[in-house]
Amino acid sequence: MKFHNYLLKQAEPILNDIYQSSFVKGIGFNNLSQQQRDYYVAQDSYYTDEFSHLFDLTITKLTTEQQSTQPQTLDETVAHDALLASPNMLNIPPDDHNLAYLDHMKTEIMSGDATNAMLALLPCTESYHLIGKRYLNTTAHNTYSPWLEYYTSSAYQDFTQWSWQVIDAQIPDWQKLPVNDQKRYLNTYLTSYQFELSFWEHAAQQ
Ligand SMILES: Cc1ncc(CN)c(N)n1
Repeated sequence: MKFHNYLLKQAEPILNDIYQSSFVKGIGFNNLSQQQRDYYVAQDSYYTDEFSHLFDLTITKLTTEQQSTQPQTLDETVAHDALLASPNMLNIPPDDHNLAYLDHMKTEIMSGDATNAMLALLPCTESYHLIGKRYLNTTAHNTYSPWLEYYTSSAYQDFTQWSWQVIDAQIPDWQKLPVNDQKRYLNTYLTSYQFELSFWEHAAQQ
């Protein structure tokens, strides 16, 4: 089993909660209010802007070969547009859970090694791809299909696969990691997953 598969197995309970969270099901089953979409798109527009800076920081920690194989960076505007937010979203400031998530990633990128940095970002990348695969084509005439299509597109899939490959290449023998390193990596990764779940739950509560 590769390192990313082992990690994903540890995240399975949180990922299942994400799949069952009412906003994610709302995307899959075409059932979201305007208020929920405005809130989510406002939060996520802020998040994705900040994420691209965090990704640039992480890239500097990778080898030149890893850097050179990095697929084109993604512009998630298409996914945001698919949720049809109203101009009211412009009045919604970034919420505390969002800022805390970004803060967690920044701390782990700055204070840890390249693997730790990649693991802080991985739940963001992989969970959206997995949500897309899970809910694509579950509902006929789904208004939000373009959102699901974006996160299952070959560009997004390439980006997810590249992240997995980098992590697996960095830690080819994860069973032999010192216990403290294993704990730190797992904690970094699962904390990001908890923040992903919280992001969805806050959007559903609007
Ligand atoms: C909070 C969050 N996590 C992940 C993604 C997908 N890159 C996103 N757009 N927003």
